[in-house]
Amino acid sequence: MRIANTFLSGVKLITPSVFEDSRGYFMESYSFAKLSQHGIEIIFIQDNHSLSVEPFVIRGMHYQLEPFAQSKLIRATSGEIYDVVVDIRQDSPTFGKWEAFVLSAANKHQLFIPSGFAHGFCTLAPNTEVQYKVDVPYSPQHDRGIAWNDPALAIDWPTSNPILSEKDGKHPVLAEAEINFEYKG
Ligand SMILES: Cc1cn([C@H]2C[C@H](O)[C@@H](COP(=O)(O)OP(=O)(O)O[C@H]3O[C@H](C)C(=O)[C@H](O)[C@H]3O)O2)c(=O)[nH]c1=O
Repeated sequence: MRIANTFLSGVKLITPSVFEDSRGYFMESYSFAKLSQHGIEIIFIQDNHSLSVEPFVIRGMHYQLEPFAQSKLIRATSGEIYDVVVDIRQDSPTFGKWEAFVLSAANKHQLFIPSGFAHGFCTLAPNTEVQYKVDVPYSPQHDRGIAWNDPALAIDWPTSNPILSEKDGKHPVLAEAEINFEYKG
């Protein structure tokens, strides 16, 4: 397993060890022990799984307010996504900055996203399935969003005409969003 730091502090790109043979392959898709050797000592308590049938579905940008802020470990198990994180930790030197990663069933890359980030993705293939672990339960009362097309974020999405949920079509821009995350350095 390789774990790499990324431009936004705390976000890690994980490449699992894949053991291929004539039958196919085997990999440990999650290992608390291996992640904790790299300082990711998060106890995940819920697995999420979404299917997006058509490409260019955008789900995001989502986060939960404290004390229900979630860390996430995300991967695509079918198809491919353009995965985006936005730093919303107030006083962070990269507050409002975004970073994108291509995660796919083919590259098997995973992304660890600590709390303090808004998260979203755009599907790039039909029947894309995304599975991710979270360390805090879903709390609708703490669920918040930021507009995918916020001009101040200027996220460079692969499409300008995505398929959106009704909710995702109504989020405020970052400047008007409710956020409460401390930057812990
Ligand atoms: C997130 C969640 C949702 N739900 C229910 C609530 C709705 O009735 C239904 C669909 O929820 P939503 O439209 O918020 O699903 P997504 O648009 O895929 O949201 C997710 O997409 C982005 C990429 C994320 O990172 C978040 O984990 C999450 O917000 O599932 C639950 O029952 N439990 C949950 O943990």
